[in-house]
Amino acid sequence: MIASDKLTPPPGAAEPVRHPDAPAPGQLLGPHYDQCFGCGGDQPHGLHLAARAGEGVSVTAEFTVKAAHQGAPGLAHGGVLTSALDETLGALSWLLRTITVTGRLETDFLRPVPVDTTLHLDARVLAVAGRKIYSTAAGRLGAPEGPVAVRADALFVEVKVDHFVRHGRDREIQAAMADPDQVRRARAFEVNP
Ligand SMILES: CCCCCCCCCC(=O)SCCNC(=O)CCNC(=O)[C@H](O)C(C)(C)COP(=O)(O)OP(=O)(O)OC[C@H]1O[C@@H](n2cnc3c(N)ncnc32)[C@H](O)[C@@H]1OP(=O)(O)O
Repeated sequence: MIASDKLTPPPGAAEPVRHPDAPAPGQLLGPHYDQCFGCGGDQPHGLHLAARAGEGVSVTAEFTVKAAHQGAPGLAHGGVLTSALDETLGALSWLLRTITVTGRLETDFLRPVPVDTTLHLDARVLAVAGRKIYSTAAGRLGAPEGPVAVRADALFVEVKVDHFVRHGRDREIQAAMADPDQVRRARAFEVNP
């Protein structure tokens, strides 16, 4: 399986650099936003995915497929699995200390994923070219060394915090800016030199 041209790092792309203040390997990263569909603890409809910092510029995460995530009887919906990959890839931002959003995401579905399965995900940054972050992720069935069920290649694009202020619905932006925990999480990314 080969990523499309848009997901192939251009000549001259740099090796990713782990930020000196990145969370230590093994550290639980916690949600970047409590209402996030992927990781938010206060999001009743969410995946409640929990990610940890890995070595280098990598993360691991776990996501257990619930009955609410079905597409076919007893099997996870493909879009939900893509969301889990997207969130895991997004968590790489904590290692770079850069705010990023998904620009492009290509998913391969290799095996069906039954309800109640815990998907063990891992993601790493492959290369960086200016604002463009090239990364890859996989989700394995039942164990960190289990068979690969889904994988993805992605291009994330660095943005400033204004991106969310400019585009987000006012009600949620005002609530986030009034929440000291949320402001602290956003600031953690702004110290990037
Ligand atoms: C707090 C940190 C943790 C965050 C975790 C989040 C986890 C979940 C992640 C998500 O789901 S984020 C939500 C889904 N994504 C979005 O809503 C992004 C919507 N798209 C945009 O806002 C803009 O299109 C984007 C910021 C991605 C880019 O717009 P810009 O005007 O800033 O930049 P531009 O269009 O010039 O693109 C910058 C470079 O990226 C390239 N690019 C952008 N989109 C691309 C694409 N889709 N495919 C290929 N290349 C792309 C583009 O060609 C260009 O390359 P060059 O610098 O070489 O010219």
